[in-house]
Order: sequence, then C-alpha cells, then structure tokens
Amino acid sequence: MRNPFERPPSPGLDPRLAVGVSNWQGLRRLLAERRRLARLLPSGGMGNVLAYCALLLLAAAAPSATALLTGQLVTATAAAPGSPDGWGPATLSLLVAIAVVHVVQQGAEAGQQIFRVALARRIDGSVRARVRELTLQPGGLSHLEQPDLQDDLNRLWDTGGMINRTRSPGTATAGVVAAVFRVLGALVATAVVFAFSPLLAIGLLTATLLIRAINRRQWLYLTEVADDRARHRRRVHEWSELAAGPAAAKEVRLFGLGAWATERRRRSALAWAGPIWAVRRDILRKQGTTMVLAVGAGFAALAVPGLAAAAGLIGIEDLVVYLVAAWGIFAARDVGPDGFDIEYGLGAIRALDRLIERYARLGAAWGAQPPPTGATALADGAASPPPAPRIRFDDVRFSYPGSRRPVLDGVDLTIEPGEVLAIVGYNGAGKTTLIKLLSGLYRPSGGRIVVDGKSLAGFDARELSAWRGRMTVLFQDFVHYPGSIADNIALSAPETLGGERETTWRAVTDAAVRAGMGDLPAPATDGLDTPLRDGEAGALGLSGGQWQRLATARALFAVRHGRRLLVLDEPTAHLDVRAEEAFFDQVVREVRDTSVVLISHRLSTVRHADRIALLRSGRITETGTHEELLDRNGDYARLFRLQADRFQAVQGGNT
Ligand SMILES: Nc1ncnc2c1ncn2[C@@H]1O[C@H](COP(=O)(O)OP(=O)(O)OP(=O)(O)O)[C@@H](O)[C@H]1O
Repeated sequence: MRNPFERPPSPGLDPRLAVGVSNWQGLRRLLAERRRLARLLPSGGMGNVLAYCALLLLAAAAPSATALLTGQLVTATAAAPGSPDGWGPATLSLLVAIAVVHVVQQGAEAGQQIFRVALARRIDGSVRARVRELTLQPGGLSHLEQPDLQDDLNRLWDTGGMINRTRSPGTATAGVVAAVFRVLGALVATAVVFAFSPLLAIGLLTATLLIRAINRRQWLYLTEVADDRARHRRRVHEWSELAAGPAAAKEVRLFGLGAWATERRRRSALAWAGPIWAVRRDILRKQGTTMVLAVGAGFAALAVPGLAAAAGLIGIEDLVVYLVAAWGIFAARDVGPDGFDIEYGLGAIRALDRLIERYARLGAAWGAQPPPTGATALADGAASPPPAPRIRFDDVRFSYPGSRRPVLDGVDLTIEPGEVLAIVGYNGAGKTTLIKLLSGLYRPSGGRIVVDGKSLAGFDARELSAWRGRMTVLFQDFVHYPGSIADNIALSAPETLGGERETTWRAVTDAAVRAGMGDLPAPATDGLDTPLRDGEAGALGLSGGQWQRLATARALFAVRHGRRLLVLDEPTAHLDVRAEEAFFDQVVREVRDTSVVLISHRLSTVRHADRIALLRSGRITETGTHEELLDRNGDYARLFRLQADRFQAVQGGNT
C-alpha cells in the first residue's frame, strides 16, 4: 500500500526548466499577455497611472543623475587636489545636487509604493466587480457546481499562498509598468556604454537578457505548477474550514474529530504543496549556468571600464559614468518580485478570461439575466400582480449534469391557478429537483414545463426573469442573510427595499405576525431591526424553528408583493407540534389568489391540501385528495397509516 505520508513525487521536470531561451512563439505569447495586463490600466485610475509612471521615471533616472554628478564631483576635486578651488561653489553645488537627487530618489521610491498599491487595488476592485457581475448573470445553477469554475474563482480570489506572492491582476499590471521602465533604463544604460565600448554594451546586454530569460523560464514554471494544483488547494481550504471554522465546530468537538480533521488537512496540504517543493528543489539544482554567466558578465562590467581607466584611456568622470551604466544593464538580469507578481497575477487573468468565455457561452444559452421583474411594479402600487399561473409538467425528465441517473423520468402533473398542491415522496424522490426545474434553475433533459400555455424552455431571458418575479420559493436550506430580522423578511421582494419605509415596515410586521414570530425572545430589543448577524454585538441568535418561521414570513411578504406562486419545501420540518398544527390554517389557507405547492414529509401538514401528488421512481404515481388517496389504498395510504400508527402506538403506550 502506498504510504500517504511519503514525499509526493515531482511532477517531472518541465522542458522549461532546461537551459534555453524563449522561442519566437513564447515571446509573442509573453508580449500578448503583457498587453492584456496593460489594458487593465485605465481601471486603475488615470491619476494613479500617471503618478506611478512619473515616480518610476524619477526613481529610474536618479542613479544615472547621481553617477553623472559624482563623476563631475570627482573630476572637480581631482583637478585641483589640495587647492581651495577644488572645494569652491561649483563643488558645493554639485554636492547639494547629489543630495537633492538622493532625496528625490528616496521620495520617488516611497511614493511609487503608495501609487502602486492604489493602482493595484483599484484594478483588483474592478476585476472582482466584473467577476461578481459574471457569476450572478446566467439563469441556471449547474455551471456553479462545476469544479473547473470553482477552481478558476479560487484563482481569482487567491492571495498567493505557496508562492508567497500576491496573486492579483492589479499587482501584476503595476509590475508590468515597472518592468517597462526597468527595460527602458537598461536600454538607456546600453546606449551610454555603447559610446565607450560597443562590444561591452552588446555583450552585457546579451548576457543580461540570457540570464533573465533562463531565470524566467525556470522560476516562473513554479507558478504554473502552483496554478495546476488549484483543486488540491481547494481541498486544503475545505479541511481547514472543517478543522477550525464555525460550521462544523459542534460536531468536531462533540465527536472529538479535531485530530482527525487536522491530520486530513495536513495530508491534503502535503498533496498540494509537495510537487511545488519538488519543482523548487529541481530549479535550485539547475542554477549553475546562470551563475557562471552572471559572474562573467559582472566581472566584465567592472573590469573593462576599470582597465581602460588604469590605461589612461578614460578619465575618472567617464569611469564613474560607465561603471554605473554597465551596472545598470547588468541589474536588469533579475526577474525579481515584479516578475513573479506578473506571472502569478496572469494566472488570475487567465482564469478571468476563461470565466468570461464560459459565461459568454452560458449567456448565449440562457440570455443575459436581468433581475426578476414580474411583480416589481407593485412596489409603488401602480399595477396589479400577474395572476396565478397554470402550470403543466409534460413527460418531464431530468438528470443532474455529469450524472446519467434520471432523477425525474416522465413527470406529468398540473398545477391549477389558486390551488394548494402537496407533493409527497420518499427521500431523494426528486421533489426539490422538480421545484428547481419549475423555477428555471435547471432545464429538463426531456419533456416540457408549460406555463400559461408557453414552454418554459422557450422563455427568453426577460420572460424567465418575469416568471421568477411571479413566484417565491421557501427552500429547505433557505439562506440566513447577514442583516436584521426585517431585512431577512423583506429580501424576498427586493423591489421594496428602496420603497417607502413605513409601508414596507407594516408589510414586514404583518408577515412576521402571520408566520408566528410574535413571541420573539427577549433579547430582540430592537424588534424587527434586531441584527441576526453572527458575532455582532446585540445580535440575536435564532433557533432552527424560529429561523423557519422567519423564512415563512419571508415567503408571505413576497406573496403580499405580488408573487402568485408560493412554493414551500418542508416548511414545518423544524416547527413544534403547536406551530405545525396552526401552519396550514394560518399560512397556507390565508394566501389568496395564489397557487401553493407544498412539499412535506409530515402528512399531517399536507392532508388539507386541495390535491396531493405522490412522486416515486421519477414519476407521479398517485394524485387526489387525502380522502381519495386513502380510499385508493396505495403508497400514500401506506405512508399515512405508518405515520398515524406511530402516533397511536405512542398514545397507546402512554395510556
Ligand atoms: N446538485 C445535485 N447534483 C447531483 N445530484 C443531485 C443534486 N441535488 C440532488 N441530487 C440528487 O437528486 C435526487 C433527488 O434529490 P432531491 O433533493 O430533489 O430529493 P427530494 O425528494 O427533495 O429529497 P428529500 O425528501 O430528502 O428532501 C437525489 O438522489 C440526489 O442525490
């Protein structure tokens, strides 16, 4: 058996780790990717871009200016050693000029950092806004369940981790700007050295570019290896969350799973980081060539001007200028942090481009998704709501993406306007799936869902949006929004959020009372304004049943604002017997002119429905009223008796 703790193997040396320079294609790709980053510059704010460039220019020019001034200073003082003229006003002004250049250089370097961060953060902000816009756009859900998409989202939110660099498109863009200035500086320095010795200039530039290319190919391969391991990274996060996050804290403590979760996290971290470490080791072993080249070029940069000065071919002033310029060329050999920032940030940009492409395809399939509009006009009382819909499921079949197992296998069902239809069935029968199809979150693999005579599959984006605006769904796993009680209720009709507060408040209060929230616990001192956000001072913690009542209030609020199809998926699962008993009369019967689809395992909750449909083996196998189904003596009758007998047995046992 394989030892899970053994060091993971290296993914193998990529040909890029071998010594070699980029080929023409690689160079074109490199330039194209830098242009892609440069296109992000305007979103960083033109003021930031200009200030950053100006400061980079100042910082780049400062060493040359210092070299020139130092050369002049040395010449001036050497011209008259010991003479007071050597330290006259000219020499003093040279000293002052050197000091000023030095101060300017320091200021420019500090300022650069400020504008670099401002530029990068603004670019990152706009990239993230774009990602949010994309992920909220299409109508369906299935793409969000694809691991590739989750990995790309992680690449976009990732903060660097293993590479110890910030994975940020903004930092990468700022890095490209800095690299452009560094290359320009090297070219200017080459021109200066060229005037002294064309051979030295060309030789130094060639060696510098060669070292840089080799370094780039070797070290930046590390970022690609890290990129390829995004899925492993996601697993590490999952285990970290389990080990230390609040979601699983109860069970982890209760079952004593701390050591197990920590060990699993350690293993997944090893699986993620091991190959990256292995590549890092391989790279370190391959540093010989670049070291030989660097030593040779560095020696030439110092020795050639030095020997020329010793031979009297150039003066001190020229010697200083050429030494500084030669070193200026040579300094460009380092890929440096900017190189990593660029490459790592490019990983995020590639992920963004893949997302844009993927969402363009989804957009073509679903259409751009405006927010639900069906009942929006009701917010200002200008229109009456669209009536309750007539819905028909016609031989509807469905399998989840990536699975060949049919969850629904020929569902035929109608929902008449204004009726209360209960759907019952065993766990996993497909009841929730049916609702996801009805709300257009997934599309049937076969058959059709017809709404008011029109197939849902034929709805364009606007029609789908309007359709969603006509319904409200209380899912089993409804969302706990980080806001107040009132926010958590009113969010089911978001068009009210900008409306008149008094009116919204009355509707929220009414929904809360009808959902049985009148007896909130004492800490709810601010009433409906009480925050429910975890960890906030004064926030109220709600029990499972209290949250369920709140979710019911949310659904009722939506009905009040014009939704004429109300779907309740297990609305009484957490309610006490008293509340469950009252639920049908106080909630279901109270909604007027609205179709209600009620999914529940508690047959005592559904027995009063106008019609009950039993979903089994992917089909509706029985429909009728409670009494009709009991008379039929089929599966529903068996299920009902099973539940009823249990209570009678308990009652019998108690008497
Ligand atoms: N996102 C998903 N991807 C793949 N399969 C899924 C997904 N969601 C549900 N399923 C599968 O579809 C089947 C039907 O699930 P669904 O949630 O619709 O059942 P249900 O009748 O509502 O069950 P329950 O009564 O337990 O709530 C189950 O077998 C489940 O494994």
